[in-house]
Amino acid sequence: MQSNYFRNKNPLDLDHIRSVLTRLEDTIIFGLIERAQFAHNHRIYLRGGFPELVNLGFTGSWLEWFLKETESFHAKARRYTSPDEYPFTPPAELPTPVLPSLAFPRLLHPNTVNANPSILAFYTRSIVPRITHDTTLALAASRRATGVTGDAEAEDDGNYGSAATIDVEVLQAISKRVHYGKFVSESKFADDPAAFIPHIRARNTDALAALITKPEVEKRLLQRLRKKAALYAQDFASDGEPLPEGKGKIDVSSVVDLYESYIIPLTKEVEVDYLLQRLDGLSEEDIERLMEPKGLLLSVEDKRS
Ligand SMILES: O=C(O)C(=O)C[C@]1(C(=O)O)C=C[C@@H](O)C=C1
Repeated sequence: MQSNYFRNKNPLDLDHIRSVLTRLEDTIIFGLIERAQFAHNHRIYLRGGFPELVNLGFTGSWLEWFLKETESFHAKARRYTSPDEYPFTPPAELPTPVLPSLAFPRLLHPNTVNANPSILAFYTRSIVPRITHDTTLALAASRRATGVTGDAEAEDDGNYGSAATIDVEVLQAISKRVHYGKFVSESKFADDPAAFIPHIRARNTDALAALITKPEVEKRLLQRLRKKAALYAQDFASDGEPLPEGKGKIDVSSVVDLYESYIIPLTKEVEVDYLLQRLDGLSEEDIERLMEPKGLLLSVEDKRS
């Protein structure tokens, strides 16, 4: 559950951080493939969708209930003491860990950036309906062929537990990926603080966004993602031969769109929001020292650790 990320010799090395982002692509694609085999089950995302939960005193959605129960257990195992793990449930509602926290190196500047509400909103409103859409179409088509109409079952197959279990896993992976933006941002800032500081002070979010944006990296990521998604979505015959026909386990363009329209933009938002808080609590003297040529930076960073 807790990552090996911090065991690296230099956890703020940008190539190393990007290798973590690349590995998370696999987790996210496989999670989406798993989720796509079930129907949309819209009911699990509605507040009050299950009177049974209301009877238990829980007023959120079925998915929020799954998040809270799962995260409560994981919190006891100190999952959320790790700097790259963010619960969807408000921390005040989670139990304290049964073990003391591990001693993580302090890599990030203290900050309050948390993108989980946005992740939950786009995942439930835009991603789930889209990746389960094909199932709906396929079932509707087969019904048309057999003369049976209506797509109620395609939209709701009753697999509420299975669907929500996978949703929790996908959400946690997307959350980790998006919040890694903080480490990316810290790495870029530490590399050249003087380039960032004037824009942070001027609250110039456009200039900060321009500094952290790497179009070539994004282009390669989307190319790689398309190839990976196509490969993982491939159906195979019983003898292991790839099946040329069929639409595969997931619609590849929805996976690419998820990254292009949501995951990358939100990661960049986290990067910029983190930078906006990067100088909070520092004295003028600290900031001046950060502006000095790089060799001198270490003394300020040493003071923080
Ligand atoms: O790799 C980086 O430099 C990042 O900032 C991460 C990321 C991404 O989300 O994948 C975001 C912005 C950059 O334009 C490129 C990629």
